[in-house]
Amino acid sequence: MKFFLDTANLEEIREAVSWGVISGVTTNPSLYAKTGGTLAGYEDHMRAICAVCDGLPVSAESCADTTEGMIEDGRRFARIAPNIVAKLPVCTEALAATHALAQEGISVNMTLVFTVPQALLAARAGARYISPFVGRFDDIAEDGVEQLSNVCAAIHNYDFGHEVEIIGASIRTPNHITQAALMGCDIATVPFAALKKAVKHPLTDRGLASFLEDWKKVEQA
Ligand SMILES: O=C[C@H](O)COP(=O)(O)O
Repeated sequence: MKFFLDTANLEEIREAVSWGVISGVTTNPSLYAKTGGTLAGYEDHMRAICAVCDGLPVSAESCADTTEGMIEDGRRFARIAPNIVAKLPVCTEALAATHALAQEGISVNMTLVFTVPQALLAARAGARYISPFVGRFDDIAEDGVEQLSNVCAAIHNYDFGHEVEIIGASIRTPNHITQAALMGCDIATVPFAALKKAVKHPLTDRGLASFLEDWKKVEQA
């Protein structure tokens, strides 16, 4: 399973990329708003992310509500950098936009996917990536991991005539990462804080502390 970083924060992206574990970045309007960025500065910000990511796929989300608007955003985003991916919310307008953009060679990440039919339709329309959300199911007391597993099973059953990868999104915990990997999800997009949590384990900390303590004895001997 590959890791994408789910953030628009350049410092977080620079740090995670330096760890050598990141295969892409996903952003959304909420994540961009958190950076304090402006509408006018959006394209420059995405250009900076693409530069840090040096060819890795970077998702930029359209806020258009018509097919034409989404196609126009997809084309505009594609001019920012060759590694940009147009992120579109699953709906009929976006299916049509995905179909058109895919024919132009522009990759689409279809987002806000919660069901198997939505995922199948996204793949049929030509989406390169499909993003089923996990944590938001958990938020409403449903099992997000089970829903992601259903999408993975259904999508991996078929050949859509183009490459399709499932991005487990709305990933919040190390257990979400574990479950996504065990079910064979292609990618998990993980916020920086959750990625840092995933590196840690109390037994690792305890083991390291005891190794360092014992090393002092070696130095003193
Ligand atoms: O845009 C996709 C994000 O992965 C959503 O994550 P969230 O549910 O934690 O906001």
